[in-house]
Parts: sequence; structure tokens; C-alpha cells
Amino acid sequence: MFNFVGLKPTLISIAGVSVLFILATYFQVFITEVSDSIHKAVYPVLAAVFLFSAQFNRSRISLLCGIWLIFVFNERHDVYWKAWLDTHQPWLIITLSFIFVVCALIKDRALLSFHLITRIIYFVLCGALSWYWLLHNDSLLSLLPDNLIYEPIKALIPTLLPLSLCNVTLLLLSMRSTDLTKSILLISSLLWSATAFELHEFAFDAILLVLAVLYLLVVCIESYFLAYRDELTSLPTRRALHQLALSLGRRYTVAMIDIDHFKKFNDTYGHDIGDQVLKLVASKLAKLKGGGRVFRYGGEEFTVIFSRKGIEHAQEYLEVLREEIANYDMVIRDTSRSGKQARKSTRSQSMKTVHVTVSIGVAEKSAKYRFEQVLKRADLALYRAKKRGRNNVCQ
Ligand SMILES: Nc1nc2c(ncn2[C@@H]2O[C@H](COP(=O)(O)OP(=O)(O)OP(=O)(O)O)[C@@H](O)[C@H]2O)c(=O)[nH]1
Repeated sequence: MFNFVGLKPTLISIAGVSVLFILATYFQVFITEVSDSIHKAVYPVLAAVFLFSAQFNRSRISLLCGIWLIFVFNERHDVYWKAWLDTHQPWLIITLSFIFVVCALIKDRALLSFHLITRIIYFVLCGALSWYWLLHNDSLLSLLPDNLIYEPIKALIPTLLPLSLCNVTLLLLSMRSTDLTKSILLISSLLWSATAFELHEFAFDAILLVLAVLYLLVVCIESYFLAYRDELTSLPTRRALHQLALSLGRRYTVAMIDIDHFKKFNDTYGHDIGDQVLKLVASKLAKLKGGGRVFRYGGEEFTVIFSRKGIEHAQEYLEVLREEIANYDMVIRDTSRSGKQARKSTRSQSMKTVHVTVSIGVAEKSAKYRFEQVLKRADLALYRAKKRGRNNVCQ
């Protein structure tokens, strides 16, 4: 029922926040000493990350930087609504927490488009919701018995309850998705909650700087994955293969893997199921042992590089892989049934078990061949494997 695909980045994020707090405590004296430089750096760093993330179409991170910039401006300057904000701290705390959750629910859309207006409307609604909650939460408080024991709890409910709900929601959203922006929103929210409750004394400027650096890191990591990871199979792309080729040594083996009769498969079951099969084959390839690094070359073709390994070594592991794929019962979901139809059909009706085989061509690097030529030889070996009747490994 629960698919916690984002568990790893979420745990890393939570560990990151904890380490941050420990480091902040440890270096508190140092932070105080350089607080002036940190203070001056906040504006330019946040503005730079704002522009950088907008350039890479990471509009949610741009919006976050924009919100922080407005917040810092309000804090530092004598704007004429400052007194009002100071007397409405709980409203500000809850509103920003709601905004983090909204950012986790929306998609990255071009910043300068009409979507910006909808985002601003959502943020205004967050403010209104927070206002409404603060005005009417006493009806919830009245449910608690009039007892002195409950007094401290009653004092915490107006702010702590929505904040905790927002953090739990962000935690769940982050764990259920591989989207790193959700993890960074969880970090922002946790740090915001901690500073809002003055759980720690270290400078808010220092927190903002660290957050800005983390935002930058997320934009860079996501852009890297966009360029070097295949979206469907999550395997490295041909671009990553050519990047690796530049740093390969004198000895390596290249294998080209192709799914047999994949076109027929697509024609029989449809493109969506073809995609599912590609993913399942890719997941098997990703587990290849013997030091083989797998790439999606394009379509239903994959490339494996065995760095510093000879052809006998590679062939041994590729043979095991070929056999594993051929014996693998691939359970795929029939996505052509949708909505009511899918709900009516039983699990066994909407699931299918299929089998695929792969043909593999292998070639080893020799002194006279460059990488492209070794690749070409592996491709010719693949052609021979197909000619031989498919589902085999050929040199
Ligand atoms: N579903 C899906 N199909 C793809 C994708 N990329 C390529 N294909 C399909 O893969 C099929 C490749 O077919 P062919 O190159 O003719 O080869 P084949 O049917 O596998 O036959 P042999 O290689 O000779 O065994 C084509 O129908 C492409 O449309 C993809 O990302 N998803």
C-alpha cells in the first residue's frame, strides 16, 4: 500500500538537519564571530540561488528563495507593517509551514507564466487558512477538560498542532517520492519550526545560508540526473556512457544487449506495457554482478562496460544475466483498463505474466581499437547473436 521510494533521501535529509544542529552548537562561537559576514552574504546568496533555480526551471526553489528574501527584507528594514508582523508571529509561522506543504504538492512550472498567479493565490490562501485557524481553534481547545494538567497542552495547540501536521505531511510526501525538492522542503520546514520555537539560539542568517546552499545542491543534483539518467529506466544514459568512455583504461570489455522481438511485444500488448517490460529488464540489468556498469543506449538497447576486465570474465556474468532474464516471470499491470473498469477487474485480471529474452554481443578492447570501434564490434557480435536465433551471448 505504501511505496516509500524516497525513504533514503528523506532519512539523509533528517540526518542532515540533525548534523546541522550539532555542528551549529559546536561552532556557535565561530558563527557569532563571523555573523557580520554571514549577515551580508544572505541577500546575494539567496538572490543567486533564486536566479540559478529559475534558469533551471526549478520554480518551487525559486519561490522559496523569493519568500525568504521577502522575509529577510521585512526583518531587516523598518517596513511600516513590521509592527503588525511582530504582533502576529504565530500567523507568520503557520502560514510559512502551510506554504512548504503547498510547494510539496505543486509541480515545477515556468516561473514567469500564468502559473505564478495561481501559486500566489495558493500562498494567499495559506495565509487565510492560518488566520482562520488562529481565530477558531478555541473550539478545539474547549474539547479539553478544564484541568490544570491540560493548560500547557492548550498553550501549544494553536501553533504546535498545525506545525506538527505540516511536518508529518511533508515527511510522508518526501518518503513516498524520489523528488529531492520534497526532501529539501522537509528540511526547510523542520528548520523553520525549530527556529520559530527558538529551540536553538544560533543565528537565523546562518540557517538561511545553509538552506540556500542545500537548494543549490538540489538544483545541481536534479539537473545532473536530468542529463545523465534515463527517465524511464533510471539507468545512466548514452551521454553518461560517452563520459565514462573518456576515462576508461587500456583494458575493458563492452557488451551490447538488445531485447528480442520487442517490436512484436509492443504491437501485441501496447506501448505502455512495453515500457513496463523495459523497466523490469532494466531493473534486472542494474543488478548485474562482476563489475559491469549498465547504460541505456537507446530504445530497447543497453550497453555494459566491464572496466579492467577481459571478455571471459564479462561473458561469464552476461550468461548468468541472460538466463535470469529468460527465466524471469515478469508481472505487468494492464494499464489499458482505467477508472471504473480497472476497479471492477480483479487483481489477476489486470495482471499479466510475460517472458522476454535478450541477445548479447561482447567485444574486448585491443590496442588497435578506439572505444567507438569496440562498441561497433560489440554491436556486430549482437547482430550475430540475433542471427543465431536470439537469446544467446556472442563474441
Ligand atoms: N514501449 C517502448 N518501446 C520502445 C521504446 N524505445 C523503442 N521502442 C520500440 O522498440 C522496438 C524495436 O524494434 P526493432 O528494432 O525492430 O527490434 P525487435 O522487434 O526488438 O526485434 P529484434 O531486435 O530483431 O529481436 C520498436 O517498436 C520501438 O518502437 C520505449 O522507450 N518504449
